[in-house]
Amino acid sequence: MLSPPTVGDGILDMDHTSHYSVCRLLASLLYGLESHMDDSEDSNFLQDTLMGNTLHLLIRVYERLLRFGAQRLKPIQDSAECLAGELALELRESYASPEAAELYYLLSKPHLKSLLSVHDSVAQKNYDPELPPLPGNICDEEEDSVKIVRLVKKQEPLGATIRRDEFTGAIVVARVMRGGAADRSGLIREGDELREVNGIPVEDKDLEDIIPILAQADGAVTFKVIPGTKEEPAVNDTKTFVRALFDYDPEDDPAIPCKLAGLAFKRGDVLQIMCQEDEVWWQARHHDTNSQAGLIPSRELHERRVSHRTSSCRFSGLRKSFRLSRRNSESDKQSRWRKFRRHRHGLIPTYLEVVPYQRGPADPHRMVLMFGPSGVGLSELKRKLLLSDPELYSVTVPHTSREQRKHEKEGVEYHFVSRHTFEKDILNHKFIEYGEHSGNYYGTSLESVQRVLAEGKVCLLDVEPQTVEKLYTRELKPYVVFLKPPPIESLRLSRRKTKVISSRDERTQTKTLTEEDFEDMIASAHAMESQYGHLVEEVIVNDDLALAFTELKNALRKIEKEPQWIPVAWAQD
Ligand SMILES: Nc1ncnc2c1ncn2[C@@H]1O[C@H](COP(=O)(O)OP(=O)(O)OP(=O)(O)O)[C@@H](O)[C@H]1O
Repeated sequence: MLSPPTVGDGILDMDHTSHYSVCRLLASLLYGLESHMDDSEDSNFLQDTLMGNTLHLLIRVYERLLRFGAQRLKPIQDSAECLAGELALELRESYASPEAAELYYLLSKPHLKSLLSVHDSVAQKNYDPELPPLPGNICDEEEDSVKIVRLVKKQEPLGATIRRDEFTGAIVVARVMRGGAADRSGLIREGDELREVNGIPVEDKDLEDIIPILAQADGAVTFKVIPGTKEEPAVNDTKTFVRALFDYDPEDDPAIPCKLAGLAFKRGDVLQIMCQEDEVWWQARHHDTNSQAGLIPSRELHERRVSHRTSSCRFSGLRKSFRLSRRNSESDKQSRWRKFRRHRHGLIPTYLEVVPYQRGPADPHRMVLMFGPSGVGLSELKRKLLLSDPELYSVTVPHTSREQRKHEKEGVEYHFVSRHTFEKDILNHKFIEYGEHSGNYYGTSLESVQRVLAEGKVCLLDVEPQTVEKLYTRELKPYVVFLKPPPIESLRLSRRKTKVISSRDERTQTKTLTEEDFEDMIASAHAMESQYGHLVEEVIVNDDLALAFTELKNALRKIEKEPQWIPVAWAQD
């Protein structure tokens, strides 16, 4: 049973009838909800929330604001800054008392001066920037369709690109950047012919000479333009977000219409696409900024560029072991070579449309897919994660067709199946990955991943990079981590005491890593990153093991707590 509500000590003021009514409403709400609560903890929480000081103070503040709004207060005078200045002058001349000296000191403070200046602007309702008077000679008689545009820009680009019309030779506005000064003014349009900037004629100038004039003009800038005839396209304020799947720097792009208008980005950055009217140059900005849009190559342009580049580069130094069996096999190596090369000719990574996603408490965890060159430390990091939180992390149990050994239990080390069953399962596409070693099959089934997810755990799986594409599904929503070796000097240093298992002729031995292993690892990482880097959300360099582990753990903690950008296709029902 709830005790009769007592509203926040001393907060309830019976003079304010509206506050009193709100309190009564909250009290009756509290009583009404009582029958639905079994737990005294819940009812205490509700009582504290609805009857506590915080909510009631907020209601009081809100009411005060409403009252002031209704009173329509008027400023007593609108030149407080000037008055304070005059007073300060008088005080400076006669320091009559310590109080006068203190007042002088207060009035001289820049914060107070700025406050009074803002007060005066509000009092005078003087919000618009002041434009200088129009120059008298600005309109020639024959140019009756001339448009004089004056806008104020503050240390920012104009937000428009220009080009020379190939037929008339005129300088015309090629595009207006979304959110820029020109766009916000609404006065400069695509197709307008530019005649003068701040009284400087531009018709006979080269484009390269006009661009700095536009960039440097600051404050109130006057443009003389002949309005274009192009129809104004309907403004389509897009809210499309994409993840960039390649690096771009306008400084290195000789084809961009204006380097200053370009937007640099790195693979993995999330961009908001602001305009796709131009088939070649889109407008976009980084999703977490409010800046004006910049030019980026359209999907089509980037695809065209990449497909024109020679595709003669070859991969080298592919991993030596199959993850499950950690065995050396020359034929495995050869077939992986072929697979890698086949996969190179897939789709060209450009932009991936993404949406924000926050896992609900009842949803399965995103699976964590890791890849990297053989020997880089995937098993080690997986082992550390499992040890750090066995309640949260888990791994799959692989299948094998080999004989069960005495100490092994079905479903613990492996699922033991006959060779015939394994082959049937291969035909039924049961395996995410499988391989053969010493006459036995080893494989990871999709079902084993689903089992881990159904237990409410994060499934950790390290795979061949080409398998990532197969698992890039709405159901699994993989978070892809690429584990990378450090530069070769650090690799030599950090792995000088490392021993790896090497199994030849069915004998398990340990060996130290050789110079060839290091070179292999680095070359392989390079090839993997250039081909599969676009699928990766987190790159971790495994130099110091403890640091790499902390980095990985923090990244995984973040995906549990913070919203993530996931492909739009994963979010659709
Ligand atoms: N940062 C590191 N510094 C030193 N040794 C490391 C580091 N990371 C991993 N190792 C060691 O390197 C060896 C290989 O690591 P691990 O077995 O985890 O590689 P892997 O990526 O799983 O390779 P494979 O797929 O070939 O088994 C292990 O002995 C491991 O302890």
